[in-house]
Formats: sequence, structure tokens, C-alpha cells
Amino acid sequence: KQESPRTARDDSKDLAMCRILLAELESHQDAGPFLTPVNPKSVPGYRKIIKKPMDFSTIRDKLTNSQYLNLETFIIDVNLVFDNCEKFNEDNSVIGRAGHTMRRFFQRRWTELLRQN
Ligand SMILES: CO[C@H](O)CCc1ccc(O)cc1
Repeated sequence: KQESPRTARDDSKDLAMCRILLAELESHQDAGPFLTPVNPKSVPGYRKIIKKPMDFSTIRDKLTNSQYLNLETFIIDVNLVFDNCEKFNEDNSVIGRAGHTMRRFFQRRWTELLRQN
């Protein structure tokens, strides 16, 4: 059995990776519904159903203000955007499908970039 690696992975490129990943999410053609916070006044039920709202502009602000401890806490916030979308929208809806498409895109890109590192 392989010894479990005692060396930590090199995280020196993680901030650059988060910036690349967020720019790609923001410029994705299906990003529309996720770019800014959902306005609870214009979406009945949203505030009650979604306990932890998240969107790409909020993630951008947090990244700019060094509020992410590491790559993991960044990935958790991005996945929160897609988990909220799945909770609130039917899979068979324009926004529901956009959420699935964006989640698959993000999953592939961060694993690709991590492998490159
Ligand atoms: C990321 O978008 C949110 O899931 C809200 C989607 C939504 C907004 C207005 C509606 O009438 C229905 C769904």
C-alpha cells in the first residue's frame, strides 16, 4: 500500500487559479442568472427557500478582499451558487439547465487546472 503523502500540495498558484476560474465563469454564455445576487423582492419565496444566497459578483468581491482562506473555500462558494439554483429551479427549466451546465463546466475546469499545477 502506498504511504499516504505527507507533503502538502503546492498551493502557491491557487489564487491565480481562482481568478482564472472566476473570470471564465463570469464570461460563460450561460452565466446570466448567476452574475448578481437574486433580488428577493422580485422572486417570491426565494428568501425563505435559499438560506445562503451566493452569486459570482459576491464571489468576486470576496476574492478581491482576500476573504477566501484557500482554494477549497472558494470552490465551496461556487458550488453554493449551483446548489441554490438546483434547489430553487426545476431541472427542466432554462435556469435549471444553465445551473447544471455551469456546474459541469466549473468541475471540469478546476480539475484540469489542478492537474496542470
Ligand atoms: C439563479 O437564479 C435564481 O435561481 C432565481 C431564478 C428565478 C428568478 C425569477 C423567476 O421568476 C424564476 C426563477
